[in-house]
Amino acid sequence: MIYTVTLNPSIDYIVEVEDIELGGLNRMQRDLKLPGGKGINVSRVLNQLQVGNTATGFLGGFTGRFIADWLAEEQISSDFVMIAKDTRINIKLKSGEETEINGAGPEISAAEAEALLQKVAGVKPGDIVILSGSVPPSLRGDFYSRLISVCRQRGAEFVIDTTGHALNEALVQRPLLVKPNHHELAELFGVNISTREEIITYGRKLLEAGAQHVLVSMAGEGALFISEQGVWHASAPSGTVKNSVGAGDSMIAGFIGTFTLTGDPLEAFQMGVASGSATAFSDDLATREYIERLRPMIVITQL
Ligand SMILES: Nc1ncnc2c1ncn2[C@@H]1O[C@H](COP(=O)(O)OP(=O)(O)O)[C@@H](O)[C@H]1O
Ligand SMILES: O=P(O)(O)OC[C@H]1O[C@](O)(COP(=O)(O)O)[C@@H](O)[C@@H]1O
Repeated sequence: MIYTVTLNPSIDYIVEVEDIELGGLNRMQRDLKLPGGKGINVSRVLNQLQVGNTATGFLGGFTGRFIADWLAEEQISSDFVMIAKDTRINIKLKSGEETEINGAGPEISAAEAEALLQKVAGVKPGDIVILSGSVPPSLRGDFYSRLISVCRQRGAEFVIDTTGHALNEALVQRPLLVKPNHHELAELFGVNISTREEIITYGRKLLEAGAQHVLVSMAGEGALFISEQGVWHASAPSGTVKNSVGAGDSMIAGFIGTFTLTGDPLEAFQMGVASGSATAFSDDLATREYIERLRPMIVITQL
């Protein structure tokens, strides 16, 4: 079974304003409310790919109910800890370019945190737990570490998509996959990265630190896949970007969904890039049909 864990879900409120005027009254041309949070996005794309999975994490209040209802409507299995406070709302402002304003996240009580650890302790050998996104500030800094230790003790694999210290700490526990984008990779090592060679150098460091597979996404420039077997580049197809929110999460879903079915990392890589791009070219997340249409356009080259 695949589980996704979203510690900090969100309603993604996507707002389009032509030529925003800061300090003035602006009117929206279009707006859209979508369930968000990285693990929830992964679950929704896995579901499109007909890969069974259960979404867990924390949900609360009217915003939490919106997300729970949406997942139920899409027939995605979910098993969240219901919390007292409201799940956050993240604003994705489109006015020429995309500006994101993400909430910090609600307070999680010690009992609520404990309840999630208990749920995750139910995983079994062979399960894959995908841990994605930010950690609400009220949770202890080592919360991901604790979840990962529980997964490892139970014989489950894990994937982690987060940044900074939590990602660094996770590497020694041998994640099946990590997927920073090239900006996050540079930030992680406190360097400026401007060439593909530099991305490969720092991507390899993640492998040396313990990751089993490394994907570095580069938006319209495609992605790099780095494993013990070598380094590959995948092109991204060209198209009109409608909403790149969730492109990285879609890539993780495409990769893991295919890898668990076929065990072939390059096929998984191709599917990951197709899923990311299909999301970037859609208002909501990618559909299976769109992913399948883009898949043959992704050219993979060994470097
Ligand atoms: N402008 C784009 N054109 C084509 N594909 C894109 C574009 N933006 C994102 N993608 C696809 O989605 C993947 C992940 O996007 P990226 O923006 O790098 O991740 P994240 O959302 O984590 O920042 C890319 O590797 C690519 O396949
Ligand atoms: O937990 P964080 O880091 O605040 O990110 C949450 C945001 O990331 C998203 O999951 C999108 O992530 P990606 O664009 O990296 O795939 C949004 O749905 C959500 O608003």
